[in-house]
Amino acid sequence: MSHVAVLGAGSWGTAFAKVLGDAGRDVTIWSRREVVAAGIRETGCNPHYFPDVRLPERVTATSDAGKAIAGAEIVVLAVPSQTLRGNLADWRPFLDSDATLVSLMKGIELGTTKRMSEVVIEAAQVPADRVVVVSGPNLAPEIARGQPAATVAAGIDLRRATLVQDAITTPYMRPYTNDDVVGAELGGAVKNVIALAYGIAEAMRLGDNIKATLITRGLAETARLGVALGADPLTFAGLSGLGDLVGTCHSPFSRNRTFGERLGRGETLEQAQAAVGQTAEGVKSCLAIRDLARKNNVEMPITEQVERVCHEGADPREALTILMTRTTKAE
Ligand SMILES: NC(=O)C1=CN([C@@H]2O[C@H](COP(=O)(O)OP(=O)(O)OC[C@H]3O[C@@H](n4cnc5c(N)ncnc54)[C@H](OP(=O)(O)O)[C@@H]3O)[C@@H](O)[C@H]2O)C=CC1
Ligand SMILES: O=C(CO)COP(=O)(O)O
Repeated sequence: MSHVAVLGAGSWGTAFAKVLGDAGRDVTIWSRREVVAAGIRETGCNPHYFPDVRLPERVTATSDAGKAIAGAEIVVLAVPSQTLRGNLADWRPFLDSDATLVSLMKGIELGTTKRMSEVVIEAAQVPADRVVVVSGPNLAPEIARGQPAATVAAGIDLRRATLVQDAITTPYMRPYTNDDVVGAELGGAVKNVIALAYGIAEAMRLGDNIKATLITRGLAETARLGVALGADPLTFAGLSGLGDLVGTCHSPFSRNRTFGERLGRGETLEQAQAAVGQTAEGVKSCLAIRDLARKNNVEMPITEQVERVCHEGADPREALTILMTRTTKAE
């Protein structure tokens, strides 16, 4: 069996490599920092993200992308959404003509408003059937510690989606296949924006009713956009929709929720960014999702207000008033 390359040695890339290793795959993680790659090789742990989690012996690391990718049957992409296009430009010369490309990112590209699989198809110059999206309620710190989880491997080529499903099936990870790539990606990207709103509400102690409302109406606006873009509405009731939205909003591990809590406590965007450190995709994606919604004449009131709080300096209390005093309507 040929090996798997995981490009990106952050929180999810590392946990995902562990799942692959536990499922019996030989894995090479690529890190942009040699110190991280060397740390993984020498200690068997990722010292910068999960110093207390031992990776399977089948997992190694390098800072040489060509070495990681060479001969890989599956190439997993685990970098921030906004750097992916540039990263792929560097990696394209190494990509095998038949490798399955797995996207772990949960974001929408700024400027182009493209989903991550669209960015992969364009930047890696591969046909759409080679891309599989993995998305679900998958908080990396839990998965790295072997706590049970389920996810979705979505691809238009069922053979490749099943290949990925098999490669990540372990006693603690149960993956399902799905052919709705658009739905899976939108569920993953928009839930980060709703988690920011949830975190703000949490910090402002607005109560459980409004948090439940943010989840429910957040899912409604996610599905509205998804259906406008061709997704199956039922996907939003699944793991990559409701599942991920609930998991992220409830989890203290969520970087997006934590970021929202900081904004809700009155921190500036820069202060929250410095404190959270890791990728909180919703902060940038809220801009791209708002633009995508406007382009498609889809109303996304929560996303609009999250964007105002994050990027226009709006007071969260004023954003709440705007949401609560919108014209009443049927559910
Ligand atoms: N963490 C989670 O629980 C989950 C995350 N995801 C998604 O996975 C994606 C990756 O997230 P995650 O691993 O958590 O993020 P992290 O912030 O933990 O890690 C990001 C990784 O990308 C690297 N990186 C940062 N900038 C660049 C760049 N310009 N070029 C190349 N590599 C870069 C980082 O390197 P360095 O360490 O050197 O900064 C690090 O290895 C996101 O889209 C996220 O939404 C999806 C499901 C679960
Ligand atoms: O996508 C995730 C869980 O499914 C991780 O969420 P955060 O990026 O908010 O930590």
